[in-house]
Amino acid sequence: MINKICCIGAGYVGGPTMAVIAQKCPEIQVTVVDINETRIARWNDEDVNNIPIYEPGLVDVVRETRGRNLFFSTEVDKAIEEAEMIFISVNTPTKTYGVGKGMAADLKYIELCARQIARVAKTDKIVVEKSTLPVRTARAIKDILDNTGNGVKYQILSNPEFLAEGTAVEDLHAPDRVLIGGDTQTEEGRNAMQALVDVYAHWVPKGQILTTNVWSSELSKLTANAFLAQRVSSINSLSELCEVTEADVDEVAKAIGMDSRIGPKFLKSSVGFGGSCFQKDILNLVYIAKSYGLDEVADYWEQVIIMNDHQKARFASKLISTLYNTVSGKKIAFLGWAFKKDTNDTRESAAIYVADILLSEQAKLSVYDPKVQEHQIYFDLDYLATRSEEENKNGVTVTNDPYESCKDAHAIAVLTEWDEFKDLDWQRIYDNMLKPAFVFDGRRLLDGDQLKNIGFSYHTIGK
Ligand SMILES: NC(=O)C1=CN([C@@H]2O[C@H](COP(=O)(O)OP(=O)(O)OC[C@H]3O[C@@H](n4cnc5c(N)ncnc54)[C@H](O)[C@@H]3O)[C@@H](O)[C@H]2O)C=CC1
Ligand SMILES: O=C(O)[C@H]1O[C@H](OP(=O)(O)OP(=O)(O)OC[C@H]2O[C@@H](n3ccc(=O)[nH]c3=O)[C@H](O)[C@@H]2O)[C@H](O)[C@@H](O)[C@@H]1O
Repeated sequence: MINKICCIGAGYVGGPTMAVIAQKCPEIQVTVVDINETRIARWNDEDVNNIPIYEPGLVDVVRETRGRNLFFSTEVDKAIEEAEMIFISVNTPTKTYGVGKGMAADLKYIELCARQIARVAKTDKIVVEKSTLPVRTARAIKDILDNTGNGVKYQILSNPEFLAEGTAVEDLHAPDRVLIGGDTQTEEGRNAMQALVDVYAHWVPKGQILTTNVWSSELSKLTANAFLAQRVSSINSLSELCEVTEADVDEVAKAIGMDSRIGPKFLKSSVGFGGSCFQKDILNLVYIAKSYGLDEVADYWEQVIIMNDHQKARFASKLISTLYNTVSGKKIAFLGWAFKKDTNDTRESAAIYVADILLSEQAKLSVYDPKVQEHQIYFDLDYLATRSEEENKNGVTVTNDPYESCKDAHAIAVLTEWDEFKDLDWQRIYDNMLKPAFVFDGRRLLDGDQLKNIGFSYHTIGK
């Protein structure tokens, strides 16, 4: 029986996941710790609406559990010491230096956690990999714990998270499956797995809790993301073919999706997938395959990224060529900056890359996103280091009013599929734009016929 859980990392995964565990297991005390003091302060903000992550339904779960059996703290050592089960949910970004730069996962934060656990723990612990990790990372974690620890016993489990942002709470409440990998060969290993099964069994039907060996579990997470991203790149590759053949990519997607072997989900053509994980995890898979000398496997999966980069670039190129081959000095309105709707997360958002190309062509951008804050938009552009911070400031304005954003614009680019964009007063927008008024719908979100009737020159993906 687990009484106390600690989770290291209070981010998009650690926060919501632990909030739901606390909600469903009221007898377990759950403490989420992070070194980022600002983030923890926001999780503890008196006004629950100020928690650092926007996810539909999350505020309600936090309101119910915070202070009851869910706690947020910067006291990492204390939480580690007290807990019987420790989740590691820290970031595992793509390496930006040294061997594997631009491809391999940077495991320095994971290693720091392992070393901290080893230093602090005085009683046996179950350590759960919640972060997405390269296959065989559990071996490294175990080595560190066993060789630098205080002689206490550790069991390492892999329990990858499959939630998607924007639907995190829904996904956590009713997951398709929960995957738990562990040492199936020993009794201690099986007991540890059972302890985690018992946590999830509070609300997840037993048949949906899958136990495997630890390597299968680690690899399944990378594989799931690779398969999902591959579907998006596959349909996006065909969107380009649709544009030159008068086929309609949504009609093609519907036609193939009705085949039960293919299925209808994840076939929405777009300006390209974003998010913190698809690209990072595929690059990681490619790197792992290469490191085992499996070049054909690596090349196969790398193509998913190549196609995604192409989709973002060609969206920008089409906008430029349609605007008579120049956007220099022209105001372009961006509707949306987040990588998908219902999240304030902008990591790897297609909007950033499209903006970067247009700024290099001297466009003047005016961005509106209902949940993304101004400083984040400048941060994302500055992070690319294509131009100076001052140049980004000069090239981009951020507004909190979509009508203001579109006023006097030559063109509008829809980069995120926020529902509210469908309900804007498009006649009013049209009246206040320069003519011809162009709309480039990177999400196939808007009613193209309605916009054309108003007078817009409407362009979308895959049609
Ligand atoms: N964002 C998502 O939707 C999903 C992410 N994942 C995986 O989950 C992991 C975490 O992702 P996110 O939550 O998005 O990252 P995040 O960047 O939002 O959160 C990670 C947190 O860990 C903290 N941290 C780093 N090192 C620490 C240390 N030594 N001690 C205490 N805190 C530390 C950071 O300050 C940060 O707040 C990644 O491996 C990611 O691939 C998996 C499924 C979904
Ligand atoms: O490991 C992770 O981080 C998570 O990555 C994705 O979740 P997420 O990135 O939050 O969001 P998705 O809904 O998968 O969307 C990813 C990107 O693909 C795009 N997308 C998705 C589906 C589609 O049909 N078309 C499309 O362009 C979205 O707009 C978005 O930019 C997976 O769906 C989760 O299962 C996984 O846990």
